[in-house]
Amino acid sequence: MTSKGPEEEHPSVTLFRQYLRIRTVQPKPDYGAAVAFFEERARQLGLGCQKVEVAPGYVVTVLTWPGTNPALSSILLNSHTDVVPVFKEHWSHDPFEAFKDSEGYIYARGAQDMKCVSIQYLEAVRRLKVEGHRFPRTIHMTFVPDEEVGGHQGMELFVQRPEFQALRAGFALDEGIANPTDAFTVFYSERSPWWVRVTSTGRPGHGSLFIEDTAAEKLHKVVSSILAFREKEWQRLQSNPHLKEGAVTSVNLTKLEGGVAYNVVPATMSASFDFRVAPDVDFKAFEEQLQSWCQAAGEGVTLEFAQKWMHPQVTPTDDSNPWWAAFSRVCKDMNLSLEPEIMPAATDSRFIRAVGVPALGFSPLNRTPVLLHDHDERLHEAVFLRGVDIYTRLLPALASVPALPSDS
Ligand SMILES: CSCC[C@H](NC=O)C(=O)O
Ligand SMILES: [Zn+2]
Ligand SMILES: [Zn+2]
Repeated sequence: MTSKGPEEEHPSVTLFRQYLRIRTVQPKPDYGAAVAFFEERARQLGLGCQKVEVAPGYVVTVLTWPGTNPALSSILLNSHTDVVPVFKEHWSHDPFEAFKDSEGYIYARGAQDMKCVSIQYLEAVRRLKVEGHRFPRTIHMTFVPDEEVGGHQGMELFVQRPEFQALRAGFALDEGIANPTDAFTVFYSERSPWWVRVTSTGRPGHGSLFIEDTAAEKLHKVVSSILAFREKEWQRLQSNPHLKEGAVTSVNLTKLEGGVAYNVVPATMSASFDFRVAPDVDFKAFEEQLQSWCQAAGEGVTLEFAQKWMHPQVTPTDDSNPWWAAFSRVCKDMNLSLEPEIMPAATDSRFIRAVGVPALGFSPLNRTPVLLHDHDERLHEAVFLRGVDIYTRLLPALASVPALPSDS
């Protein structure tokens, strides 16, 4: 499928641009408009539509294409509907206008993360339905809120609900990240977010004096220990070409708080860190390491967690996993080269895997610079359309995986 001129835009691209114009932008997303959009898609495509309000104002919309064999587990195609905020002044075009330039690039917040994927799922299903296909396994598309702020009012609650159990998901696809090369990245696991605040307390006093045991000097020691660890992980990544970003633990110092005046030594100061812990790390030992850095800094240094994911899961990427076998076979048949990796960030896949459903993070976007959360996020319409082609091949294969022991 090729891209067309503005006078005859492909209808899938037009639909994509319509969805991009819905302002589901954090921190106040217009979820109502998104839900209405998907209800209308369900109506047009003749799909089942279920709305599950997981928290007040937080609706998961589920569109369902029933399979021919209800005894089999289903395929879950997940996408989040919210997008991250923009710095409008840094954009070449209004990020909520879905402007398309003369070359075919569509500029919009969510163009890569991940409104493209939602529409690619829908358009692949539409094409397959129009062609008269039916598959043994049911296909559910879930459109979920809240991912960009952690998923706590979205997928984290949804996977605990009876409505999720009733979907009987056997395998899930969720978002990935674009790849600037010819290859496609596919994520089989994720690093675990640990958001840690270290609070240091010490002796206060006049800013002109050499006060001992201050909050600042002890906090400085912890910051140094953690940044030294950061450097070590960075070097480990740099020195081994086989390691990808998601395979090492990252940390950034993201907040410093404390102090009231230039000449008052504060009794309390704190530093906040965004750790992303690699799935092969011994979590207990790692937490002890964090505690020991605090203890080594002196009395009155404590840590608390604002986020602490403890259930990393790995979806096997070998033929022992029939879902992987089906997925990778289609890619091979289409001559797509895959780069399996661990997701550096956190997505809703972690909640899906944690309840025992294998999941792959895949956004079919190659030859595309990684612009998620960035200024001028954009996607070429031809890449978008190629993604529809890819799902049009993937869905029949996944929805036709023969009965598995786990299905019964
Ligand atoms: C840890 S909850 C935040 C989830 C967020 N996801 C996408 O960017 C992330 O920072 O990875
Ligand atoms: Zn995303
Ligand atoms: Zn995101």
